[in-house]
Amino acid sequence: MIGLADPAEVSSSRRTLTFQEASAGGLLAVLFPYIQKVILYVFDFNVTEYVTGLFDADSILGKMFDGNSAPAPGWASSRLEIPSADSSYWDVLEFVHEKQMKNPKHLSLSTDTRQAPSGKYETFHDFIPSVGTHKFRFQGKKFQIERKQDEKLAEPYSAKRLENLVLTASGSNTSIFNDMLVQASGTTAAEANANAPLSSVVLADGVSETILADIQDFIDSANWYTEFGVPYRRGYLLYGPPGTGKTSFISAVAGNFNLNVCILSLSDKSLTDEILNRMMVEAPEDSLILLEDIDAAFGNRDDNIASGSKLGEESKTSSVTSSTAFEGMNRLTFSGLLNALDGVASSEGRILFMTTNYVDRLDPALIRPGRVDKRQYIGYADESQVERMFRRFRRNAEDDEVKRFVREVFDRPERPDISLAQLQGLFLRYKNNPDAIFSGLSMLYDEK
Ligand SMILES: Nc1ncnc2c1ncn2[C@@H]1O[C@H](COP(=O)(O)OP(=O)(O)OP(=O)(O)O)[C@@H](O)[C@H]1O
Repeated sequence: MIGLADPAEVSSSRRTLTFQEASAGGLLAVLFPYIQKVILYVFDFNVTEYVTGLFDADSILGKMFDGNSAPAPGWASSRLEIPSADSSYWDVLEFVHEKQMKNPKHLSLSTDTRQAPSGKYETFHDFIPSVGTHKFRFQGKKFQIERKQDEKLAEPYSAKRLENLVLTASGSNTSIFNDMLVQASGTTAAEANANAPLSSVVLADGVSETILADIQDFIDSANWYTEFGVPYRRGYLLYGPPGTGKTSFISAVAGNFNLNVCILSLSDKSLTDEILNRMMVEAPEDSLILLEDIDAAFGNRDDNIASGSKLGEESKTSSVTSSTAFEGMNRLTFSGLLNALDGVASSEGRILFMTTNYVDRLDPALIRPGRVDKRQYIGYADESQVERMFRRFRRNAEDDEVKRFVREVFDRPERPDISLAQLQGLFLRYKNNPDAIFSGLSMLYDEK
């Protein structure tokens, strides 16, 4: 049964301090800050923080020891400034938010893209600490983080304007910042891409070699670009029907040149100018950028004409005019895309690939030289590709069998086009029963 304690018991459980004990305690309280300072100076060890770190910040004891969480003035402290142009800026903000989760105070919404291990960027909505001062603990130490706006850094079209973070940690050991940055970036950093090898992508004869040679030439020509003052970038457009290997090839190219691949689909309805721009700015060095479905964001020529914008005009003032834009579902604008492609933010040495299934829908301004330097059609399977696919999946096949398969595919009166993705699906379906693949081929046509 729960009841009030007898006052007599309460008072009897208390100990009365003797005068000597009280004055010793008072003396200790007076001397404690100095003792702490000496220990901190000699051993770089912060007694209060050590004790504080033993308790949860929200517990009574944690609050008792914590006092003001900010490193006290006069104490040894270390500062780290992170401008918002730095790639770890958002990681740190998100990390601080996670640390503060128990007691969120001033948060702001951040819509961001993050890279999945596949290289694909996906949109996330996060709460992050808003502009102002925030406190948190890391490895038992007190941190103060000040997120402040910096008008001096303002830059049009740059997501990296306006702000910087000032981190202050008590103690003089700056390696804790390093630990924090490693942990912060670990929460959001993309893993290295496991790209399929180039040999696994079967394109029409010579296509792969031509593009690889072009990229190699670009990589070798950095001095030429500098000498003639030409922006050191190269853009490629791969166009053609779905499932013909455009994305797979680009990923394999990135692997071949040891580049990260950053993939952004323009059919993603939550994509905005700012996110696109930020991705272009924040893409790690040594990245190949892939903008997929480049037609998806902007409707077709008729849409543009209907809305009064002049197609083909080399202007960044035309805005997105597709029906989706009118419905307010898409906040990416044509001018935003062009600015992201060739604005100040675009890093030097950038290799950009764009893909589309509908090349005739593209605004000529988007694919003019400088933005797209090389175009390549990637089509349905031809005889050589079917043969190579067959040999790839049926390694021990006799030549006769290979020839027979190719003829089965092509010698049909009403032969529909077949994509490499469909062929791959066929081999997958008959992986345990390879001899039945010929009958499966008929089914493939029936499905069309
Ligand atoms: N040329 C090819 N060689 C080998 N595999 C291919 C080829 N084309 C497609 N595939 C296979 O089909 C699947 C889809 O291919 P991928 O996404 O590269 O096609 P895509 O041309 O980019 O299609 P979309 O235009 O729809 O984006 C992949 O899993 C890939 O393995």
